[in-house]
Amino acid sequence: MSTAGSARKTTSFNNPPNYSFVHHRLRRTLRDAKKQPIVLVACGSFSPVTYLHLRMFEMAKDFVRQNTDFEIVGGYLSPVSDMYKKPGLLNAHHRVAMCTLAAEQTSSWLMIDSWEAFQNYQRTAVVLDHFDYEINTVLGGVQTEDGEHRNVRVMLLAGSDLISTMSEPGVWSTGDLDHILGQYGTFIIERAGSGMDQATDNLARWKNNIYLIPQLIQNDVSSTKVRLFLKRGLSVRYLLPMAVVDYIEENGLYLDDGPSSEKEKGKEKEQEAGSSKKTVS
Ligand SMILES: Nc1ncnc2c1ncn2[C@@H]1O[C@H](COP(=O)(O)OP(=O)(O)OP(=O)(O)O)[C@@H](O)[C@H]1O
Ligand SMILES: O=C(O)c1ccc[n+]([C@@H]2O[C@H](COP(=O)([O-])O)[C@@H](O)[C@H]2O)c1
Repeated sequence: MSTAGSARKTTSFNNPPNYSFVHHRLRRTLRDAKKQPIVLVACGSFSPVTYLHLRMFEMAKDFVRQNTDFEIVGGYLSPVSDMYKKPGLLNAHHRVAMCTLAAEQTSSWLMIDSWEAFQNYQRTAVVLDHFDYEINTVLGGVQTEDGEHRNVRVMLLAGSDLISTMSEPGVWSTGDLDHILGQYGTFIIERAGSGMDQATDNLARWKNNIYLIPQLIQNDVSSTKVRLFLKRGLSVRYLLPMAVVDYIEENGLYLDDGPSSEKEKGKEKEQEAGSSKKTVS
């Protein structure tokens, strides 16, 4: 894989206090030596984590098995730092706890990495470098059944809304895009209201490293809608894992997520308009 033109890989990392890289579910032996081992990393707010976030990994798993020569050896959710300051972003301590409950109780292969959550904001390119470092440099990658060493390729898993921000001026640096899409690559899950073509039109130069995954069963649950429901005292059961619903109730979360910014108010109004339109039609 060519790295020409890519921003240089970050090789030294500041870890948050008491941090250790979780890898108890990372499969260290490749089942098929002809395949390239990959790890999926989903970056985002996860405020709170929903079944859709978890299903993104299952959709990618099916896609990888049916359409590629990759073999998934692990999957990680990486909740963003509080310093990202997105409206509705609950304290990282709660977001990591909810993601951990969700992964441990509903999946046999997903893990949570709290490296970016518990420190200053880290760009996604640096987060992927951190995974590459922990998995390949510190742990030494994986092995085939015959004991041959293989490096694991880290790949970003994201919804089409996130990828479409990569074409918006001023959001991502060109060097970072080249680093993320040129060196690592990405799986993009179709998201209602955010077209795949629109998401990838300007990313054509990296098209060999971009895998588009249609949602065969459309699910447009969003954390924003969940927060809105909780604020109004509506049930969110069956939208999120039960353990996460219990955690939210026990800790009284999202009852009032503070004064909404104008942007968040706009987003809430859009979501409300969407749901009332659906009710009357
Ligand atoms: N319904 C969805 N379909 C496809 N991808 C999704 C969907 N919801 C979230 N994602 C993806 O999940 C990742 C994490 O997203 P994030 O935590 O921002 O969730 P969100 O539900 O969009 O949150 P919010 O509503 O607070 O903006 C992103 O890559 C995002 O594109
Ligand atoms: O690295 C960047 O330049 C960059 C620019 C925009 C967004 N991101 C990441 O994309 C994720 C967006 O999450 P969200 O909740 O805003 O959809 C979050 O993990 C951010 O760190 C990263």
